[in-house]
Amino acid sequence: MGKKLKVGKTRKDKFYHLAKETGYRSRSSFKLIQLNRKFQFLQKARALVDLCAAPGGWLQVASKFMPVSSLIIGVDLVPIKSIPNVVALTEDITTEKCRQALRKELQTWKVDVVLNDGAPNVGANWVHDAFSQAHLTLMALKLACDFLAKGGTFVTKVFRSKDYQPLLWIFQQFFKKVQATKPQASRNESAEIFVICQGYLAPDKIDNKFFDPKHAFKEVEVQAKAIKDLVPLKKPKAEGYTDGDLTLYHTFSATAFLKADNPVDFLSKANEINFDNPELESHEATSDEVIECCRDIKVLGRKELRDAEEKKEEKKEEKEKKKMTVSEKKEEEAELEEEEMEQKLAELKAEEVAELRRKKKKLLKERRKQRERVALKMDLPGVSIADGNDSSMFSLVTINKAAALCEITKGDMKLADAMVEGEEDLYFSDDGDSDEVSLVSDLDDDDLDEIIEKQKEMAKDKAAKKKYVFHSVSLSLCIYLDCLDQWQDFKRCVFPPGKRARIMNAEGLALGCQIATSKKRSRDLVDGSFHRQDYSEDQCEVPEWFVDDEKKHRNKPIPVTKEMVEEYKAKWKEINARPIKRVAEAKARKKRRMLKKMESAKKKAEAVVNTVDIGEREKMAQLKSIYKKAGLGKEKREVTYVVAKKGSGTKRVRRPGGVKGQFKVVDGRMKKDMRGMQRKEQKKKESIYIVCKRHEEVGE
Ligand SMILES: C[S@@+](CC[C@H](N)C(=O)[O-])C[C@H]1O[C@@H](n2cnc3c(N)ncnc32)[C@H](O)[C@@H]1O
Repeated sequence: MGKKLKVGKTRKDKFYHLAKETGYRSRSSFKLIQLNRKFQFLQKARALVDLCAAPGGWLQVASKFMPVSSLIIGVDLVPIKSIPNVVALTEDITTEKCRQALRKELQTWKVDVVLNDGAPNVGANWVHDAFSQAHLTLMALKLACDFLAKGGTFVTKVFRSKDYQPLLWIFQQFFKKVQATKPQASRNESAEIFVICQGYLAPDKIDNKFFDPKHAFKEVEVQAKAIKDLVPLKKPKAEGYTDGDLTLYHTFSATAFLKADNPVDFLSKANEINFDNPELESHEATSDEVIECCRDIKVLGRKELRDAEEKKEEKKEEKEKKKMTVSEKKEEEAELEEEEMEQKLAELKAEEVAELRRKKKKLLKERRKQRERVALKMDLPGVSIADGNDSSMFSLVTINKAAALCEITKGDMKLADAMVEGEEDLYFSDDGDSDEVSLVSDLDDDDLDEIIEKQKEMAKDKAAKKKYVFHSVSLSLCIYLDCLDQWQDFKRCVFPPGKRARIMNAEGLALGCQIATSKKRSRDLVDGSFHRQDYSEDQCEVPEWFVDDEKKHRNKPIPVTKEMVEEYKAKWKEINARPIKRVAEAKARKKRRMLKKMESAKKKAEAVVNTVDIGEREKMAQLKSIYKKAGLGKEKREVTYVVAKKGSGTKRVRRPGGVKGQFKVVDGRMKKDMRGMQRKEQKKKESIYIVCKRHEEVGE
């Protein structure tokens, strides 16, 4: 046979264990803790009497929650083990002796709280037990009325029996507020309930009949009848006790309750209601609270019933409200979405308008600028050559028709116009390398022939690509002059006949800069082109020697100072010293590759370090090889080469003086050969450099 499970009161529940753990003498302690949490009567109390206090759990709680140095007296039939700051009396609370003992302890003092957790020795039968308990409660009330100060609190346990309501009525005669409650720590199966009577009225005279059970309960019955009389409905049939039914504990079914004519009367007779119909139990109106109340109907007074009814109504209203709020919420969300959409649309519209305005402003600004340029004769009407972005038309590489180029250089402005307006396809390009933008306007016929020849050569040998760079100022000036003669003059002035074309040399740049930076200077330059040195070979039929001589000596000096030329030379040097785009790109690529390698080497190294299977030596070796592969190994040691002395043969050579670190003994002949080769290499480089320089000087 297995061990029988303990049920009901014999079961050791969580409060039992909690009391054991926290050191409270009884699980009842938690009932008082919970009651005090709800009604807060201990914190303000300075004196307290606990009736039926053994073993002293409530006294412990009182001592804990009441202010320090409060007066606490405990009374019980059985002795109470001493508790600090607590007076324990062993008395029967129903006796005069107990009253006197208390008087002795309290002297003239009145207490703020009287507690009663009295439970008579039960077991005879329910009726007897219920009566004893009611009697004990009445005695406790009598003591409370004796010792309570005005406004004091009386907390008592009551068993729900037929005397429960009469007791409540009596409490109400002495206290302002009477509330019944069942704390969580009180077992559901227990018929006990706690009544908290607050605001002791302290009447001058108290009729002792109130404390006489016979009178007290009779009085209440009379009172109850009087209340019933007030109900205008037909008088319920006096039922009395059912024959043979000696118990006071009645259990009814939920169906019987629902069928009852007067539910309130029905409830007053019931102690418990069982859910006989599962549908009823699972009905949405059957809340947990309803089920809990049905287990112990006596906990409910008329007030609770009314409250329950009201709660039900409230819940209904809440549900309806919720339903409303859900639909309202949906509507609100839809509205919000609409608003957001509208806002977004408005924002988009505003952005669009702003963009349009910006564009319009830019266009107007450009037009204004162009008008200004046209007014200053810097532009042709309708065409802006000052547009920095479109340099293609000034590019030699974009001109693909030599004839057109010749026409332009001869000053055919119609063609120039056409070129500008894009009517004629006057552009040609070499390899499409548009980075090197140049201008050809300032070339004479010979130069052009030469350039065309070169273009052909370049097409043949792409490796020998050369970059022709011209200054755009020249062509803009060409259009600006708008006069073939003046153009020819300027051309002769800048590039005297017989000389090779100057392709962006320092002189040309300095001159171009003069023209571009000052209107007056450019005007002066044009004016100055009408001079006595000006001549035309076509017009003058002169001997060849004369032309040659003229070419040599009849040159008008170019109005550019030596310093200016030097300055532009220096600038050119600086530009040439810069790494070209491709070199920079290659360097960046190399750097990226290195970083990538480093990253992967790092990962591999980490993996090696984290490996547990291999030893430190092996790890080091692997790490070395990883870093070596990544090109991150140790830098090569510098080795000094020492020439072996003649006749040293295979002898071990001693470290020569002044040589540090690693050194290597080499053959003298070999060293000489190496030096010779190096010299040869150097000479070759120098000769190439000189050739290049010469080419540069002649403007190739
Ligand atoms: C449930 S216990 C009280 C527990 C107590 N509140 C605590 O927390 O430890 C009920 C007590 O009432 C006491 N009692 C019953 N009849 C009494 C009486 N006539 N006078 C004094 N004490 C009585 C019992 O001796 C018993 O100790």
